[in-house]
Amino acid sequence: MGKRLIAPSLLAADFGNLQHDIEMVNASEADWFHLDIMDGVFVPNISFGMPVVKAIAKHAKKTLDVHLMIVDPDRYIKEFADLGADVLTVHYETCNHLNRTIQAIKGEGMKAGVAITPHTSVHLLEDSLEDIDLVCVMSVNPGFGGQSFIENTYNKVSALKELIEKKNTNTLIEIDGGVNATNAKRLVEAGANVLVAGSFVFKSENPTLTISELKKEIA
Ligand SMILES: O=C(CO)[C@H](O)[C@H](O)COP(=O)(O)O
Ligand SMILES: [Fe+2]
Repeated sequence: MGKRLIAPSLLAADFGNLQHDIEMVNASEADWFHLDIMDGVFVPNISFGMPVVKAIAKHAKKTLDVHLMIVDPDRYIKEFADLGADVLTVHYETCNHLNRTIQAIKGEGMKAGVAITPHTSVHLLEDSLEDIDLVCVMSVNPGFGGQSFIENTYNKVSALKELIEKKNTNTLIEIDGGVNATNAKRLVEAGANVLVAGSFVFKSENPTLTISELKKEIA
């Protein structure tokens, strides 16, 4: 069995009390922090930028998984490395020269992730898989938390898992959007390794327990 991790997305956290929510994740069974950076151009929403990432990094004690939903991400690779990102994920749809971007991320000492929106085929990554540490399969249209999970994601995960096995790479599969206790198990059974969960965790009555519940689902 491959890695099975939970990455709460702080997009759904209480921004007026961010330190409280970060400490909750630190003390929980969660594995990573997922940070969503949106520019209002690639996606129709603006989330938060460098000063907030810096403040999060100061308190977060787990892997920082940064999901860039911004055009021309090459401009900010070094800055995110300096801020403490461990995994830096760019969107396939925003890169003119994907391989160059991946090399630049690794050159800054980070793991390189590539995200694909629901309409982008996993097969487009076939020739780059050996260079990619993580593929983030978006299971909602990027831009907002709290949307419903797109069912076709299971097919995409299975197809991607097959490609990874064929190429024999160590690429992790991450699922982002609408993850909850109902779809988590089926996702890891299809081959997913990292499940991002925003609303399901932070809008629940007891986020710590909800994280434990998700961990149990994927154990
Ligand atoms: O990248 C994202 C949106 O573009 C978020 O990470 C994702 O939506 C998680 O939030 P939720 O679990 O509420 O769907
Ligand atoms: Fe995300």
